[in-house]
Amino acid sequence: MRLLAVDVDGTLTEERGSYRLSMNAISAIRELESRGISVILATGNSYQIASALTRYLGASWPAIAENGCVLVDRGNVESLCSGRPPDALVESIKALGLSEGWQNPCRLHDLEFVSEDRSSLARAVPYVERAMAEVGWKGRIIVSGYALHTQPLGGGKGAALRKVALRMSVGVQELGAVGDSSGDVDLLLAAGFRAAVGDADLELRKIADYVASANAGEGFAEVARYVMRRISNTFADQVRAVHDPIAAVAL
Ligand SMILES: O=C(O)COP(=O)(O)O
Ligand SMILES: [Mg+2]
Repeated sequence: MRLLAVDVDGTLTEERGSYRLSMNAISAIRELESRGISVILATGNSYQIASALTRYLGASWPAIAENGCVLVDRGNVESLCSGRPPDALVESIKALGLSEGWQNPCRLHDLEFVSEDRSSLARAVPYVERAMAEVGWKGRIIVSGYALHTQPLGGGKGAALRKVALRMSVGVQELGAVGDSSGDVDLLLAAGFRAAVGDADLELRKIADYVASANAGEGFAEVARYVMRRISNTFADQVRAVHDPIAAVAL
């Protein structure tokens, strides 16, 4: 594996709903990078947050932000979507009882909406779909464990990851993805190795090759250990094949 795309909230944090990064998740990123596996963030957060986290975590560039509507590579900000949800839709969503996320003023395309009761976010989807139809705007709705997002067509973490992997000449079999919510389904489907943290949404766990037993950031650290074990086993097999081809054939 050469590239691992990692969600942030609920995947690197101490628990779902928390914004504190798990210390073991941070160490795992450093360990993966030291073994030559580039770790890139793929998040619904703004490109400013994704960029700062990439820098201070020692992860690799580019970061995938705004659920795939923006790529940020050091100082270079690239839009993969165009436009923003119209104000009329924003007002309709607020009338449903959701509030605008604090990041919206600095977001380019994908807007976030939050609620005190996070379980109400998924229930709001059909009403937001109806509001989109009423204002005549076509876009996508993404629900993480933290917020409901509306974004123009052309985004998505999975599509962004495919673009990044193509530019880095990374094949699907060299590409992994780790997430926690239904907003990460397309991210995992774009990768050859698909992993979910233990408390991930069911629809993500169902498509994962590996589901951690631990939750959130501890789950990510467990996935990282699994990936590094797999790498070292493969390497040991290759070394054996060179030094002892007969034994290697028996493996
Ligand atoms: O922005 C969100 O809603 C959650 O962020 P995430 O995509 O890193 O989980
Ligand atoms: Mg998440």
